[in-house]
Amino acid sequence: MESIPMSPDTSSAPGPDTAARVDSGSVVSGATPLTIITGFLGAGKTTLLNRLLGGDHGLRAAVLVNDFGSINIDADLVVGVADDMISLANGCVCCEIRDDLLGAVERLVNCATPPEHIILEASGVADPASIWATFAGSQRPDWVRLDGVTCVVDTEQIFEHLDEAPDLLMLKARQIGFADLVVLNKVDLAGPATAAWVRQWINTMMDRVRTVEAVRADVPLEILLGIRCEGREPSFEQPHSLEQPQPQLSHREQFQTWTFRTDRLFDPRSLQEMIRRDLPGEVYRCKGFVRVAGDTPQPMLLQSVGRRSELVPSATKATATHSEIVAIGTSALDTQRLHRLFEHCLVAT
Ligand SMILES: Nc1nc2c(ncn2[C@@H]2O[C@H](COP(=O)(O)OP(=O)(O)OP(=O)(O)O)[C@@H](O)[C@H]2O)c(=O)[nH]1
Repeated sequence: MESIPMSPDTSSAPGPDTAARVDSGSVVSGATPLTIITGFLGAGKTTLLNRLLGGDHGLRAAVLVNDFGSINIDADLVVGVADDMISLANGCVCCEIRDDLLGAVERLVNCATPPEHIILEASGVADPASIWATFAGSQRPDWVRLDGVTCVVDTEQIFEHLDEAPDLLMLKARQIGFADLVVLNKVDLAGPATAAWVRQWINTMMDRVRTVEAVRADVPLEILLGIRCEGREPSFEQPHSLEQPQPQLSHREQFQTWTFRTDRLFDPRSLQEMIRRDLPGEVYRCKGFVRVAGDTPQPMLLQSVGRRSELVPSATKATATHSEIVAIGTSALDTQRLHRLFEHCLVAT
């Protein structure tokens, strides 16, 4: 595994002549534009997707949502496209369920009223180059053309978890390196100085990556859609160090998901306190719908990224008979400990 500099030391910056061009194939007229949203777990991809879908662009967009876990929580978080959304769960679209991805796109482009644009929210562990290779290597590459790849970065937590999993930085760098646009998200949490540092780190590592800072993925739609509609050659520029395909490790071997289900009610305070204080560093992300004790009959949406968590009334789920939380982390998750930690946050019956 090649190392990636963690400081913006410009002496290691690749020059323009080291940038490799990876051709995505020629533009085929009539092909449906595809926008890929990539970025690590919890960076803000669904937040960006919802902004895109709620935007005033007039496009009839279909959405493909891929969650790594066995339950596609994201599909419940996407607003307003019930009939035009396909949920791809239980595997990562870049390696494990590539055929499902192709099948889903085939159904979309061949349906009675095909979408004008397809947006794919990749799983947080996906390598976008491998996703695009699926289309480029398929029998029917003319179904879709790549409109753009946007990578959402959690600016505050980009360097988290590197002690437990140093390879994560390579994955994040590959996601950034393949993107046409990098959204440096969560600047409200990171602060301007960290944002400037991360931007400089990216510029040091990669040439000509466009970055934009954002809070809650609030970026102008014009810079997200139609990136390749201007007759520009579709090509990707990546630093030499990222040019090689990922080692053929399935994400199942690198990352693990674990699900907690219960009919009992959570104590909301204990749950958030446990995540802040006790959740092991091997857990990158938790999300799910939970039923809590108290006056809130509606299910609550739990989201945690590292030690930060949000617990808010669900905007999309009116009822739930039980709580369901998915955790994603390293392949060394201590699931018994996790079970004990979450169980400890339930109210006594
Ligand atoms: N404070 C703050 N929170 C944010 C921002 N953007 C997103 N969030 C929160 O971060 C959490 C994760 O956001 P998502 O949009 O679900 O992230 P994601 O990349 O889709 O997550 P995965 O699909 O699990 O990889 C949620 O609780 C969001 O409300 C931001 O700019 N600032």
